[in-house]
Amino acid sequence: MTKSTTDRPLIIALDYPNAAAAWTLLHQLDPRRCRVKIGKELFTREGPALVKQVIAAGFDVFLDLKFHDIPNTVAAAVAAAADLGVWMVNVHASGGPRMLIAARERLATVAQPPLLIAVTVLTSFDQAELAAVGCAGETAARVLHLARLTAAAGLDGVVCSPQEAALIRADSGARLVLVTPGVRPLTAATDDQQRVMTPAAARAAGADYLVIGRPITAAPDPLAALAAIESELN
Ligand SMILES: O=c1ccn([C@@H]2O[C@H](COP(=O)(O)O)[C@@H](O)[C@H]2O)c(=O)[nH]1
Repeated sequence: MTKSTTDRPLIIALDYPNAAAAWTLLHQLDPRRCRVKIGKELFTREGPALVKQVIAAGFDVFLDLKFHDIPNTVAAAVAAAADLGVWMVNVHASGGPRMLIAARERLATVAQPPLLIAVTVLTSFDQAELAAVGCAGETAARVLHLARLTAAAGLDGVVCSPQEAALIRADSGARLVLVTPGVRPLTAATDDQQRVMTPAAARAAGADYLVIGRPITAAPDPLAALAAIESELN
């Protein structure tokens, strides 16, 4: 387990409807070149068994379940994720300081704690949607506030848009690992993502890890799409 920002910055989002579809891609991936993310759809279909199998196949797994609940519940949930052997797990920063600290403290009691990161503002949000849920002010300011909250609670990093990566880096230096979805090669559709950047721009802005799903998984040739992203980054 490492916080290194230099190797394998790509985290491929396995947003597939079932294990068979995920394995079709996984069998073609090299765990020495990328990491993978299992999120709500695949986990809800296939459960912990698939997570363990993917780890057994050699992949670092980011379990992206974005826990957001009372402190006791979230602390128990991240401990359960650690028991699976995942590399990274996440919570929502808006769960508040007591929830964040409870999660961090619980992971401090396990033998092999995963990286614990917190979602700031979902990359599907634009300014209007943020206002619609009652958050006044600029999106970037809200992201920075939640990143500071996360750092103060002692977590390892945050999920943010690459558009906020430089801002958080300038504020917190190397203190936080920056994990950025909302990454789109120039030719890719933005889908439901609002705050996007290209892979190269995201890395240049200071992102440590780029979470990329549909530009690879929905491409006619996923491996060619992955190779193009890798060459953009090299
Ligand atoms: O703010 C967030 C937090 C998580 N995600 C997740 O990342 C991937 C992105 O997939 P794409 O297909 O590349 O859009 C997806 O699994 C989300 O659940 C996010 O997009 N934004």
